[in-house]
Amino acid sequence: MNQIFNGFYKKTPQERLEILHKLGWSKIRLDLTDETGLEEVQSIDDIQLPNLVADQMIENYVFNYQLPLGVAVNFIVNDIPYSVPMAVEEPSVIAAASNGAKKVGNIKAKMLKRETIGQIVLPNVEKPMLIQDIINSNEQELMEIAKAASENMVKRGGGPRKIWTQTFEGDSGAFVTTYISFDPCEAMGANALNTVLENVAPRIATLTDHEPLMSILSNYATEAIVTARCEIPIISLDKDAMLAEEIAHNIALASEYAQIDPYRATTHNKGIMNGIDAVLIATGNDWRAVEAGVHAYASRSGVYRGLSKWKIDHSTNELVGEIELPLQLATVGGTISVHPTAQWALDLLHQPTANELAEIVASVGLAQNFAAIRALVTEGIQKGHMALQARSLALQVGADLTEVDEVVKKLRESGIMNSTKAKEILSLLRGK
Ligand SMILES: CC(C)(COP(=O)([O-])OP(=O)([O-])OC[C@H]1O[C@@H](n2cnc3c(N)ncnc32)[C@H](O)[C@@H]1OP(=O)([O-])[O-])[C@@H](O)C(=O)NCCC(=O)NCCSC(=O)C[C@@](C)(O)CC(=O)[O-]
Ligand SMILES: NC(=O)C1=CN([C@@H]2O[C@H](COP(=O)(O)OP(=O)(O)OC[C@H]3O[C@@H](n4cnc5c(N)ncnc54)[C@H](OP(=O)(O)O)[C@@H]3O)[C@@H](O)[C@H]2O)C=CC1
Repeated sequence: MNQIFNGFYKKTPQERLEILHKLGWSKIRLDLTDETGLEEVQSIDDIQLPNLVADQMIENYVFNYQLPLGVAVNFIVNDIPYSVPMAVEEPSVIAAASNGAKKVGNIKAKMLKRETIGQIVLPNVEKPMLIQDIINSNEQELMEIAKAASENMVKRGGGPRKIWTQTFEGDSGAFVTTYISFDPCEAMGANALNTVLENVAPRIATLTDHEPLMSILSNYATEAIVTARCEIPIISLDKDAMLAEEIAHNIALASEYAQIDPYRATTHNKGIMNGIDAVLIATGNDWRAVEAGVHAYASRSGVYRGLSKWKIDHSTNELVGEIELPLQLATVGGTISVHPTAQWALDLLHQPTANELAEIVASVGLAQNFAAIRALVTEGIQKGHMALQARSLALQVGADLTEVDEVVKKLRESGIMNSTKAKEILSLLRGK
């Protein structure tokens, strides 16, 4: 673990950037008169989204909504150290990710495969088996149409991989769906695959004499599964060996419970998504797509379950954490290439491939989850979370920047974290 990150959070934003710059992980150097830095040096202004670009990105644009961007430290994924960019509005998320990463150590992550799945749906099918047979027996021709519609992806080594069919019985009758799996290379592949589907659909209509209801990719990304695993020596969980055993045992129990009670599983997974969404936003990825896929995956057994599992390995005396989830991420396409902050974020991650990015993101989810459940089964969430929330509370009740530190200090001393207490402290401070 790089000692340089000890107490990173106690530094000023300028000092943090200087550390990242000196490590060669960030192209931003605040003192642009210094000639000793990297060749490509940017100022913070260079990584803000220009209004003119933003106006091209969405419709009816008026101005930019800003989120704070921070860096979670201490991550080691597949033996490589990372500082992870996170855009998030919630206090304590980045602290928890850094804390979790420091405690879990090297995380071994693997993207098993990376394909996007799309669907062409035929409704009101009277003879579904016959229609499935027609589509299946013309698979070769449909595959050629799909390849022709994604010529550049095919040239890059990606493109359509497989075509298959399935029948679903609905209230209105049978639906026959043609699935196409697609390797989008470094892109997420939504637009690329939708183009393929809309090119294949008319041929299916002609072959089957049925008009497709829709042609669209699925965000249930079961062919883009990532796993991450960490092994924590139980002894490292606390200076007191007995307490360390108890913490490990209780983390394993919390994990078991998240597999059986959907009320708990949902919050368990929210904790995981705290970290994941923040990295997705920072890197310009489609977090709605990932959210939809992840929660569908959490329900794949018919019961909504926790995405991670923690178990004690008695043979090694380790607490072993594992996470498995679908992550169809991208390092190009969408708005990633035009959003300067997303480009900076990818630089900070050493310009990963889409597979590597998914491995980093799954690791963030695992470390984030560890920090949250460790806090839950030890001192409780409020001590760490609310201590950091105090700053938001102070701002919320109208403290100005010269008053925030004092209000936070007094809130922590009082042990009461609510707006009434914060208002009272602020009034006293102002001599009212
Ligand atoms: C809050 C901490 C980190 C304090 O944790 P601590 O034990 O006081 O930390 P520490 O002093 O031992 O420091 C360990 C490392 O944590 C980091 N760290 C420590 N403090 C800071 C800080 N201020 N700012 C930035 N980083 C910080 C930092 O990297 C530090 O290393 P060092 O720099 O000393 O070498 C801990 O209590 C924690 O991890 N809590 C979990 C908080 C959390 O999960 N928040 C998310 C919001 S709650 C929620 O939405 C989800 C949830 C909880 O419901 C999910 C679920 O139920 O499963
Ligand atoms: N349900 C959903 O989730 C939906 C999501 N979306 C949105 O679609 C967007 C993502 O679609 P996607 O198709 O990924 O993005 P794009 O439509 O931007 O397509 C990828 C682009 O990247 C280019 N490219 C350059 N290098 C590479 C490379 N190495 N690998 C792959 N592509 C490369 C491609 O070039 P070339 O043209 O030469 O192939 C193409 O122009 C996101 O904005 C998402 O929000 C849209 C519809 C539905």
